[in-house]
Amino acid sequence: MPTEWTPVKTYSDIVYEKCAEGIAKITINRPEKRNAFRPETVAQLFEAFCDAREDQRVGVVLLTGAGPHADGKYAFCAGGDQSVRGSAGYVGGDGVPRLNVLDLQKLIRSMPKVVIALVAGYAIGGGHVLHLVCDLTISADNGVFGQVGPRMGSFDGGFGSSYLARIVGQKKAREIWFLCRQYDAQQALDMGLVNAVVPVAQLEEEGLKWGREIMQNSPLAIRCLKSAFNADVDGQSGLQELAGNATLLYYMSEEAQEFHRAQREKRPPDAGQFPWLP
Ligand SMILES: CC(C)(COP(=O)(O)OP(=O)(O)OC[C@H]1O[C@@H](n2cnc3c(N)ncnc32)[C@H](O)[C@@H]1OP(=O)(O)O)[C@@H](O)C(=O)NCCC(=O)NCCSC(=O)CCC(=O)c1ccccc1C(=O)O
Repeated sequence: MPTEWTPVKTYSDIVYEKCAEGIAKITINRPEKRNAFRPETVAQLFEAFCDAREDQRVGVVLLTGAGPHADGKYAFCAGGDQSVRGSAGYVGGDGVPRLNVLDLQKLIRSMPKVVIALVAGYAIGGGHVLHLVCDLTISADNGVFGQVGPRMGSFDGGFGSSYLARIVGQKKAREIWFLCRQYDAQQALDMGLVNAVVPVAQLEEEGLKWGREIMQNSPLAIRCLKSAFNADVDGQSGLQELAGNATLLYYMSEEAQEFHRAQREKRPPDAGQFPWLP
């Protein structure tokens, strides 16, 4: 039975849907621009990801690009829309220049849900960084990966370079940025940049299969694991995420609830009932 997707809200630049199995799907919908993002695209992606983060039924988010375009080509995302790039960032309909994709990268990395990039065709420039910051990437056999900044006047010195180096190693990351080559899906798999490669017609089904498997597992365990993986590379903000989960688990304990109740009831807490575990 094909999965039934229910639209959440209508947007100009993205399609946002959910299915009954706790999986959300966010599709960048600008195929005529190889799904390049403008400020409005990023704002809409941010809103959809926030909704998925808040929805307690959702455990997995699939991020993908609409396609193929009329010319038959596929794209996950070709990065920032160069036709609206001004001297201080990408200029939206409101005339304000922004680099708001950085907020989106942080949200994808920190939200306590599993984000899976489904890449068909080009994942280039800022579009490559978008798949990179997702927890997992499944590529179609036509996936094309690469950075272009030094060829066209841009660079991502944040997750786009340092996190890339954590994933593929320093030498390979420098090669990717300094030479601006394109890599096919098999090369991406070989360097650990993607988790799996499947025929393009099976991309969504494979993403759903992985999503369904994840949905069988413990939400709290996966939440803590995601923040632990981030803590290893994200410095103090990574520790903040991990520690936030420790606080969440503590709040959920009988012990924290007794101490909270005691404060509210203006009485001493019954500390004796709680063990000092070894
Ligand atoms: C992706 C390509 C390799 C595909 O090539 P091809 O299949 O031959 O297609 P084309 O004929 O080139 O393109 C078809 C059509 O799409 C338009 N298009 C493609 N990409 C873009 C784009 N990025 N912006 C705008 N338009 C795009 C193209 O113009 C064609 O339209 P026509 O009307 O027919 O002309 C190839 O398309 C390609 O190389 N694209 C450009 C890739 C690129 O330069 N991307 C931007 C890199 S910089 C970036 O992503 C910003 C990073 C970022 O956001 C950031 C990071 C860190 C800190 C700050 C920031 C920040 O916010 O700036």
